[in-house]
Amino acid sequence: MDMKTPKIFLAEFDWLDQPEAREVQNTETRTKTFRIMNKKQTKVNVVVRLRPALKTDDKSCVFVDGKSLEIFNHRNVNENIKYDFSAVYDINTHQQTIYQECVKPQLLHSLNGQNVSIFAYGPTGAGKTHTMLGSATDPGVIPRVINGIFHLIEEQKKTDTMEWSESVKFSYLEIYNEKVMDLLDPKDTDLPIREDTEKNILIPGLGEKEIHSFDEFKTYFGPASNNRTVAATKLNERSSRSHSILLLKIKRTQKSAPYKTLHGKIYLIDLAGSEDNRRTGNKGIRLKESGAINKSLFVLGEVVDAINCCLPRIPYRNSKLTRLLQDSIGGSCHSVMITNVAPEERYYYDTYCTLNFATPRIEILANKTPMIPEQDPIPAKKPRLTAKEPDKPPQMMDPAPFLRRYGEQETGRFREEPPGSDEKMTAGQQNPPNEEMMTQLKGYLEVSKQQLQQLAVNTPPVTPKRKLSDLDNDRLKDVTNTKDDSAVIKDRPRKNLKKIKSASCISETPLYAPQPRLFKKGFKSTAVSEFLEITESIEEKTEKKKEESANSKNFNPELQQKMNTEFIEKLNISSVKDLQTLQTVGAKRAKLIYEWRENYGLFSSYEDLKAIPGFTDRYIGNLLKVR
Ligand SMILES: Nc1ncnc2c1ncn2[C@@H]1O[C@H](COP(=O)(O)OP(=O)(O)OP(=O)(O)O)[C@@H](O)[C@H]1O
Repeated sequence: MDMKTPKIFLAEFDWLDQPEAREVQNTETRTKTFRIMNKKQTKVNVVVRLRPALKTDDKSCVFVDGKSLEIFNHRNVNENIKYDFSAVYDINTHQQTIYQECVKPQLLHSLNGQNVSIFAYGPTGAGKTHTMLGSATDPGVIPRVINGIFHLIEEQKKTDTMEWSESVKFSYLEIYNEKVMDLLDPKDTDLPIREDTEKNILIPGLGEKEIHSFDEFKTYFGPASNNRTVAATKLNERSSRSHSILLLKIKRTQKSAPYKTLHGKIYLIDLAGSEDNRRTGNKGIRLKESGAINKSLFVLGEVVDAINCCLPRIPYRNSKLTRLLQDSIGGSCHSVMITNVAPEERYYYDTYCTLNFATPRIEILANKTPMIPEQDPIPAKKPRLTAKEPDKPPQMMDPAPFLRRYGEQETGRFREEPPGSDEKMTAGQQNPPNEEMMTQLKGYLEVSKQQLQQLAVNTPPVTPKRKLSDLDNDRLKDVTNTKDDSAVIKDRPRKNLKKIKSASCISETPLYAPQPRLFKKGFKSTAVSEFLEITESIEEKTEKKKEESANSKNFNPELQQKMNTEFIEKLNISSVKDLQTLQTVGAKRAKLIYEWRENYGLFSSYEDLKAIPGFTDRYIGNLLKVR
């Protein structure tokens, strides 16, 4: 029997006597919080926390740079994948910082009758429990929130003109194998989830305890934690196999007329670890558990994605976890997802999948210091395609988006089918093309690619490609070239944001799916144009490359780069009329360039032009030649 009991530390707490625990919310924070509250629709705030390596000699494959995080691209060793988040917390981040910056600003909402959810997501062993629960000497979110709520209530009393009476109750439950189990009052029953007429989610029969202090909380929480379902996997000795959910209900009633009552809820969730069963060695019951875990996490990803993309339909009902959270995530609720990742090279694959899950804001950059692992971090997997693939050359460019989009399924981002497959499919979930078609295409593309590679030896260096799937941002971004040619992102408010946002709401993909580029109505995706492109004859491509190769003998990279930059700047500032003065650019193309720029931000390099439908390599080559 490999079931284990988590170590309960709350009885040993002494940090409450420290000044940081007594700190109360200052006026500045309160003003900020109230400002946030005024927003009608709130998105899920996704942040990342990188835990320190567990052994000092473990090599890291993750670099933190401000609000971004970089890992190498396993498809091309010369590239890094850069992920943008609203905040990234590196290995030195203290628990207090996570609480102060991510959690504490949300607490006031619950006192004002709004619902809040804070959840830790990540693969097994990446630090979710550390973040949510922590240790006796380094307490995490849960103890800090309980303590913080009582401080906040006291603080409110000092400033409120109206007198209030408060009650704080908590429940503790877990979702294990899609069953809702009470941890405070354990019974062997799967509790039902219901919705009342005011759309509040209820769990009839769920135990709850009223608490008046942190000490009182400890007396109930300690024994309840012992009931949590944990088991050992190969990856983490003490791995949580269930989603553990702590629910705090805060009720405030005015003591005099008009006797207003406010009900606020805070969900604090330590999600079960997302797992790759090929690496965990899970079998039998563990495999079944893992299936349930991954499925509910998949749905959570869909829900977060639907909220952040303002989709009209949010698939809350597709899992117990999201159904339970229905009144506390999305709408006017305030949610923070703390994505935990591990830095070690051996966790590269988990880190890669987790980051892809957590954000659609991805960039591909040329790396200055390659972060190449000693061994292939991607676990061996059974090829889905029947065709015999030729060995990939070590520095092969990324496959065409058309293939990449469906090929992702092999690397695990589509490992689990979403429940409720009868649901309307979103952009990233279309059925893959049939295998025969894929086989032919892939073989064809490989042959073309190899031929092109041989001819492309002398071609000029390619400016790193930028992915433009970050349109769900409140602010869009400018991409400008720096001296070293790496892309730098600057925030820039956009005047036509509303229009763009609605476009992104329609076409953005769920978090768990590969992200196709977004296009305004009427645009064809680049995937389609690149698909059409590869159907050009090999001879045609060969001729073109020969031509380029010959040109490159007289090639001056610096001059070329300068000219390209100037040309791109011209494209970025010109009106439709001015664009038409460029050779080969007619009214239609000028409009396409202008509209694309307005919708997706400035061009950072001529590579970006490829995203415009109809702008093939050949056309862009001509455009640059005749400029
Ligand atoms: N920020 C951190 N600083 C120091 N140690 C950490 C940090 N994050 C995690 N750890 C340590 O890493 C190990 C794994 O962390 P933890 O148990 O929290 O992972 P987990 O994601 O909850 O895993 P599981 O999904 O299996 O429950 C623990 O020994 C924990 O103490």
